[in-house]
Amino acid sequence: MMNYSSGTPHPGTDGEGEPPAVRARDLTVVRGPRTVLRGLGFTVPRGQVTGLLGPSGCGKSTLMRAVVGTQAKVTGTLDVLGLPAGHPALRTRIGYVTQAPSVYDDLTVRQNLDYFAAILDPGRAAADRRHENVTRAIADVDLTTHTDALAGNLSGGQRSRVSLAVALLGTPELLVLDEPTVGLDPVLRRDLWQLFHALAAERGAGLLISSHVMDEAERCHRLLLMREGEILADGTPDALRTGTGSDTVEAAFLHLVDAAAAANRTKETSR
Ligand SMILES: Nc1ncnc2c1ncn2[C@@H]1O[C@H](COP(=O)(O)OP(=O)(O)OP(=O)(O)O)[C@@H](O)[C@H]1O
Repeated sequence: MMNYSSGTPHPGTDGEGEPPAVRARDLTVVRGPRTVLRGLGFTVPRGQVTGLLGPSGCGKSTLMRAVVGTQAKVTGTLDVLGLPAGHPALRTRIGYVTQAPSVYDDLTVRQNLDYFAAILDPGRAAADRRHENVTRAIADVDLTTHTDALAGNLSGGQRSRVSLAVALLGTPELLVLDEPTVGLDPVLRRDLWQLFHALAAERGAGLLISSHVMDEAERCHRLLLMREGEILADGTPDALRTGTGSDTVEAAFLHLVDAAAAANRTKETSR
């Protein structure tokens, strides 16, 4: 994607310090015969948890793939930490966890982490730093008691947490997590949300977390509500509830869906 040329100012800063974690303008993605994302504009701030919510198939994973630079046929402007999405310098600054945990079953938890740490931060001189980072990442996801367990012998939720630990290795400035709490029990879900908030508050990371479970929306600082490749609303849970006169984010979402459908009907009948 061509976002800017050398000679233009550093993108996305507005001239007042650090650029946001993500800034999208007119972001469009085509997959096969379908336009899956249609002209989206949004910002993901640093130091906050932004929830990406919407029904299955609305385009959440596609949006995340575009942000981390693995999606083809992306047009518009998409800046990540002030650089065009997919820029090689972003590789060590973004942590990305897909819905399918990517871990080696025949390695232990620590060996998995050691392997990815060696790719991120190679060389003998970095061995102590790698060891520290691996130990911290394992503790972050509460797997210290399973450090020497084979990944193949872990439960589904534990394997997802190994993937999350890999994403935390480089102390990323932006974490992109695709449905990280699916299949986890309520205690683990609560603990992971506490970790997400700590990463935002203490390390200043921006987190973009997708979910189709509306009660998780209440745990986010900001929400992007999506439907059929478009963003229906962008704001704090409070603002969304107040703006739609709803008691919950779920009711706000349904209100916005009905309003969008009514607006479409009006457009069609006036043609
Ligand atoms: N390779 C592909 N070719 C064509 N269309 C695709 C392809 N992959 C996904 N799509 C379509 O793109 C749309 C968005 O898919 P995406 O996976 O981004 O949705 P999602 O909101 O993440 O869904 P879920 O919550 O179920 O994971 C869907 O309608 C899907 O059918």
